Amino acid sequence: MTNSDLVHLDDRLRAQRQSFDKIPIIDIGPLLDNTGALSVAKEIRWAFANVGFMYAKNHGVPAQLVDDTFAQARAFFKQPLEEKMKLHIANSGIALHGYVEMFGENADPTNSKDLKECFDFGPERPALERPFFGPNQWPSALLGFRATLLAYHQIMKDLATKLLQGIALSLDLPRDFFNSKISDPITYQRLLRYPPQSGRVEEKIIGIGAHTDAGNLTILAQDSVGGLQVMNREGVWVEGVPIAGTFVINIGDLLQILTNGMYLANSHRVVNVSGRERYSIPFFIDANYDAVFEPLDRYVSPSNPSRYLPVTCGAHKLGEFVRTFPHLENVLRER
Ligand SMILES: O=C(O)CCC(=O)C(=O)O
Ligand SMILES: [Fe+2]
Repeated sequence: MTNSDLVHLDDRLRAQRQSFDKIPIIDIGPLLDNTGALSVAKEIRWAFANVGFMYAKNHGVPAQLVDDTFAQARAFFKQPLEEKMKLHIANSGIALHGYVEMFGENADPTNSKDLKECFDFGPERPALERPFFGPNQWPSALLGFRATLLAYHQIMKDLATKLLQGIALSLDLPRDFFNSKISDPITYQRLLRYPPQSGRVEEKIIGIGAHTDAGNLTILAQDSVGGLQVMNREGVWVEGVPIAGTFVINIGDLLQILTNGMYLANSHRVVNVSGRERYSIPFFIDANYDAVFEPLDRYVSPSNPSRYLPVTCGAHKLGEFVRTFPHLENVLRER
């Protein structure tokens, strides 16, 4: 988030936050089966107020589906560059679905170029409707690719909906608080491949530059390679080590805005010096395109004034994409 209209308090100046040296692991089973939703909500509250990240275990997503999705990602990226470029994201205009080559998106463009390639898609729409809502581009040669990815996307959407219920409870809001905001949400599914770096590795080229996620919630599956880093309150990068069978969950700018900064959309990046290729599969749930996010009254007081102007989900997300996707300037000019 770099909206110049917002207050830019360095979060490390906020004394009440606790620092961390590990990202908490939370068993979300009791939230999903409703045997202990409030105790899970309490753990979620600590995690998002202090770390902005958590691992979710006992999430109910079949390991086979996760494995199949990683296998499809490997098959996709193994194709020749010219095959992948046929599905380039620029073909989709403002739907922003397709292939992104190395350095084609840079999450922290003033400091780093991203040494990664991606494949991005969203909910299936027959025609272009508005930013993030339009047709996907599927590789015709890969058997089972579309079906596997759409199944994964749907299960992520269901899980995210339940996690947002837990987040509502964690904020003492009605469990269904987010429902009206996510009746037709922007969701974005990404496959990522990070080649290993060797020799002198400097910030100007890393896997993905330091950033916060723009939306509500991110659910990340990562392989066993490692390289994700999350900043703690002392400005130290803490590794989000791979933990088998878990997802890494983090909140994005919209939840930070809603809570007037009480919940933290934390800065993270990837540096892959493992000597191996790293694959990860983040799912992003934002909100309805026109849903407005601004600090809830309960988080605003004379001693804690509002730090954020109201934003719509779609405008905020598109703004972030314009900042990070160099090709998008041309797309928008041609509209
Ligand atoms: O690959 C990862 O572990 C993180 C990816 C990420 O931060 C993103 O796509 O926003
Ligand atoms: Fe991210």
